[in-house]
Amino acid sequence: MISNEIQRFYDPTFTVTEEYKESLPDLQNGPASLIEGANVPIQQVGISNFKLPLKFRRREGEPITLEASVDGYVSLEMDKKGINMSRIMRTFYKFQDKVFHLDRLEDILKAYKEDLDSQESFLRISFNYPMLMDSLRSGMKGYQYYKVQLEGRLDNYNQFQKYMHLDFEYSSACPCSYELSEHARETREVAAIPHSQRSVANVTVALKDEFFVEDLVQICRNALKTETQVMVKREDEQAFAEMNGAYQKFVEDAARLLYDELDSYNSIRDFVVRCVHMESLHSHDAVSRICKGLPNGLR
Ligand SMILES: Nc1nc2c(ncn2[C@@H]2O[C@H](COP(=O)(O)OP(=O)(O)OP(=O)(O)O)[C@@H](O)[C@H]2O)c(=O)[nH]1
Repeated sequence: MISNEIQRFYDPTFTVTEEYKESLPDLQNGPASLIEGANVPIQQVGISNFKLPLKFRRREGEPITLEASVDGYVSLEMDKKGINMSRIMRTFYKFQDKVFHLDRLEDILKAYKEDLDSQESFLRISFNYPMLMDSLRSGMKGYQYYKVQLEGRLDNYNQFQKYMHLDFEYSSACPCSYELSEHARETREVAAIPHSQRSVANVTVALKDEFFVEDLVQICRNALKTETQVMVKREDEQAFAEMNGAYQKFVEDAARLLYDELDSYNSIRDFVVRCVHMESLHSHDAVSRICKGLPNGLR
């Protein structure tokens, strides 16, 4: 019986029986008449940024456990009010003890489609991946952390697409500014320092074969050469200055260098790259965006 007097009281001993659970309102599984707005399908609905520790596969050695942030979504058909939202997280937790890599996402995406009775599913796992990096000349080492995302999609034909995103930080020394500085020194004996800046390449690759974070890092290093350093003594700083002298680049050069390198890898089906040079010359950024852009690919 419902009393008219509602009490402000939390009972820590209250236990839920099956019968009580059955009596709970279940709005998200209610009739289409409960839908607000247009009764149309929703492409993605789910949870963003739930966190847990996950074991990630490395190219060499034991897997590494890292804090991961997960976005999980499914599609929702018309006539359905909502999804069983907690299943996005509960289904993911069934895989929490597995070692994570891109192909593992396909298993979870299939489980999403089954557990949430959906046509399509989508997953993105974000984490910071540490790699030991050698100093240029001093023989020291330090941890470089890379912002990485593994992404998977399963469409209504069960076709699995997998992607990796990496933010790669590098230094860009302006070739024009270098020539202008040399000109000042040679013609007027005036000291001048060309501008250079910390820059970032946001790289997304669509993959067809096995692929590791280490592979994408290596591709970026091969293309751009001037990755920002971790442990730096004077001999390393001088080496870095020489390296930037050898590998000067406009933002256009950075994009094309990455294109060349990414295009030479068989396991990469398609890619898109956005380079941002946070100019010390300007108060604004210089930006380039380049893609292989296959039909139905990344653009
Ligand atoms: N669909 C949906 N659910 C939401 C939202 N915000 C909060 N929720 C709540 O998420 C809770 C958990 O959802 P469910 O997975 O359906 O929980 P459940 O019905 O006990 O779980 P099942 O045993 O899987 O059926 C529900 O109480 C919802 O009300 C929202 O925006 N959409």
